[in-house]
Amino acid sequence: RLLLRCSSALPLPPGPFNFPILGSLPLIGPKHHSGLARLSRRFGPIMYLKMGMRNAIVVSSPSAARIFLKTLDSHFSSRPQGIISKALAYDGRDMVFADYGLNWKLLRRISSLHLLGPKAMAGWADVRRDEVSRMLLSIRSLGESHKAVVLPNLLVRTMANVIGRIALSQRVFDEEGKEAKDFKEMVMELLVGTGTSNMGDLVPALRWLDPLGTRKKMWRIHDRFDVMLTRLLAKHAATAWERQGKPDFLDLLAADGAAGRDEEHISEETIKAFIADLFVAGTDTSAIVIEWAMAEMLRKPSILRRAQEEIEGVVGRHRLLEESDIPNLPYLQAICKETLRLHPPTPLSIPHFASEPCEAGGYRIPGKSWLLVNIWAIGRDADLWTNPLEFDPERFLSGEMARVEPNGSDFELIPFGAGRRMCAGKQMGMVMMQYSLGSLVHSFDWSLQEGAGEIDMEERPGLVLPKAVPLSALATPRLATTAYAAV
Ligand code: HEM
Repeated sequence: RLLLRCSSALPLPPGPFNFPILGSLPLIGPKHHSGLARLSRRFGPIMYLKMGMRNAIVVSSPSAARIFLKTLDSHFSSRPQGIISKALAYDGRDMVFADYGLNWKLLRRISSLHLLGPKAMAGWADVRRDEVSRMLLSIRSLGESHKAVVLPNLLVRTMANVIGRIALSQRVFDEEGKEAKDFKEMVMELLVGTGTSNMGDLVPALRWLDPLGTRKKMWRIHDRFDVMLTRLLAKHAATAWERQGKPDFLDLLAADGAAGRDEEHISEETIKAFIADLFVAGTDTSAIVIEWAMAEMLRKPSILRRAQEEIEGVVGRHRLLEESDIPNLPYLQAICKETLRLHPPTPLSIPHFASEPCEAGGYRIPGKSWLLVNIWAIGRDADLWTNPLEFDPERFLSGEMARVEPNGSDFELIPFGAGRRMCAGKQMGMVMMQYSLGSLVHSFDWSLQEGAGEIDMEERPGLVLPKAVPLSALATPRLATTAYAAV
């Protein structure tokens, strides 16, 4: 209570010059995560600036992140409303972009119970095994015909099929992959054009003028998504009899919603919004981080070899990796943490919002402020990390940082955020990352195509941060043939 009392005598946090209308945007540049990291080195870990005409607090150190995501967590638990919550999330009826309130609490509770919590996750292990095995078979047949594997496309297909099967008992994409590629492009367009870069959200006067066509584009994507979701839901309803006695998540969500109190009623739009959330929040994030890990290892083959040796020591060459092997693979776990440190898929997290003013860290925080947590900057801070730009999994095996876990309590590494809005799919993201990456590394030798040159490590900025150039590589099977056939 004391903390929330806000004295107007307190100063605003330090920050750069704000131009009329555009605020600090011209100083930040097009890559918001790195532009803001540069400014915070000058102005400090709690920074105030205007993104367009919006108040923004940018947080760039573990102790500052702790203040906002732990001490003041309940105060900053909403989301700013903008085109993405309108177009994608059916006007904030989903979980990711919803204001903090009853609908959000209900979705969070039900999804933890039936879909994303540890017990629910254990129940879907066979689905993950089947989809990862199918991915490995696709890669093996590409390898046999000496064709390069475009990793992000395959990974997105795998993630989307896992989510499709556990949420609505449907494989969303077939092995041909054409639809998966279109879907990936749709999700990418959505995530790259939003976040902190949509001018209509930052400068309200531009919303109707829509100078970059973002608004129109978002609604076009909404329509395409809606067609896909309507088709999936219709098929789900038509096959209800097949699931008698073995309900999937959507059956349980509908049942819980129907049994809820009046104010907890789950509408069809909420269902669509939440299924869209799962596909958008759950497919690209996991795929991006695995692609970055593979890119880093292809640049440093000694790390790839050491990971292969570790897995081979536990699994051998006569069977595929299982999720249950992961606790015995500390080097693989360290590679995953190191990738999340250097390449967090959502570099500025997802913006939080506080409508009321408050006091934080000795500063006055104005009302209606966006909160941006620069996860990317914290992961690359030279005061925290030795040789921060070097990909070195070893740092998580011995030394001071070996204790750090990405679970929301060690603020040096918060790729999933922290506090009550922390990633609802953290466990699934972690498991899919460790299991898929471990399987790729164990099952194949990887090399670049002849004449490919250096791997381009450029980032493509947006709400998520994928590789600008999709990673394409040659895979040579390294396990006994029967291991793949045992799918
Ligand atoms: C490596 C993979 C992933 C990473 C790094 C990641 C990261 C994040 C981050 C940073 C947030 C925002 C936290 C905040 O606002 O403080 C978030 C939110 C969310 N994520 Fe993830 N995520 C991943 C995978 C997944 C998966 C697999 C799912 C589900 C299938 C998922 C579902 C969600 C949802 C529903 C939210 C919104 C939570 C809320 O607003 O209450 N994520 N994620």
